Amino acid sequence: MRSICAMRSLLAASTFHLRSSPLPRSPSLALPFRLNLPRPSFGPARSISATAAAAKSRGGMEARSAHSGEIHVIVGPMFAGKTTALLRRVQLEAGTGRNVALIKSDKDNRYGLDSVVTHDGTKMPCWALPELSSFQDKLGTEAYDKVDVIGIDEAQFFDDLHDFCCNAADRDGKIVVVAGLDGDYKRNKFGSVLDIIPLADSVTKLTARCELCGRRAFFTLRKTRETKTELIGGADVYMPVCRQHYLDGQIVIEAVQPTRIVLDLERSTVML
Ligand SMILES: Nc1ncnc2c1ncn2[C@@H]1O[C@H](COP(=O)(O)OP(=O)(O)O)[C@@H](O)[C@H]1O
Ligand SMILES: Cc1cn([C@H]2C[C@H](O)[C@@H](COP(=O)(O)O)O2)c(=O)[nH]c1=O
Ligand SMILES: [Zn+2]
Repeated sequence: MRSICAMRSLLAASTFHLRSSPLPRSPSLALPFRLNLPRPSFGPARSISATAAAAKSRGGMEARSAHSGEIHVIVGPMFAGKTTALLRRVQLEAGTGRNVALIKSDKDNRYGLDSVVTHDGTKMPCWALPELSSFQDKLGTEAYDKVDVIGIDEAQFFDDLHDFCCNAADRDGKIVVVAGLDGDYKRNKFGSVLDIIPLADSVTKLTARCELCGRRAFFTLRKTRETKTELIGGADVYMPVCRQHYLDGQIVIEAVQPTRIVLDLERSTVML
């Protein structure tokens, strides 16, 4: 199998296909042939007849792909395990013989651009792109057609998320798994992530642990007074918090002038 390099190169470095390797083994490339196994379900699966009905409602056009596409959305605050869940799903799909490709926004340069990396260091090769519309061009049509599953991380940074997901699932029959922040540090909707909920087969909202009390964390607190919406960072800039500590944290941050603040809300102190 490894000797057939021509087929391998079609799918390039970040389009991979695994037999059955659990995390954190890194993915390898292999032949893009298809096993006719039932798709593992991430949530309620959409039936082919539902897709046909959707195609009809788009003006009687038939779906172009033989497959019914799917869209699965994973949201939650930072550190909730969104990337971990995305990588697991993609590996699961690859393990059943499907060709998978992983994309992240090139704005996320935290751990280099060649991989999607979780906060605890699990990584997989990816395409780092400025916009999703460049994916098909980058891959080439032949390789794109062979991809069964597209994973998208840091989805909040892609302005063309809605159109890409729509085309990939409805027109091209791809399984699209999307991970991203539903809300920004102000708890406003972030990018277009919420706009794809009406397109989705399943939506999973994950929670983290509040860094200050250990309860479930639904929100991401920014620890600095920087106000631009997009600010790349990790635990140095953000922390997952419960509702109470989100509200307490906002009060503390607004009351303090400097740009960098260390919060110690449990002891009601703020260190500058
Ligand atoms: N407050 C935290 N600070 C740093 N790392 C954390 C924190 N909470 C959880 N983690 C680690 O982050 C991992 C989840 O990382 P990841 O899947 O990249 O999350 P997400 O994509 O939702 O930000 C957890 O398994 C844990 O090891
Ligand atoms: C809340 C918030 C986050 N960001 C940035 C910070 C990180 O670079 C990513 C989120 O990464 P993760 O994989 O979910 O941990 O988004 C931002 O730009 N603005 C925000 O308000
Ligand atoms: Zn808390």
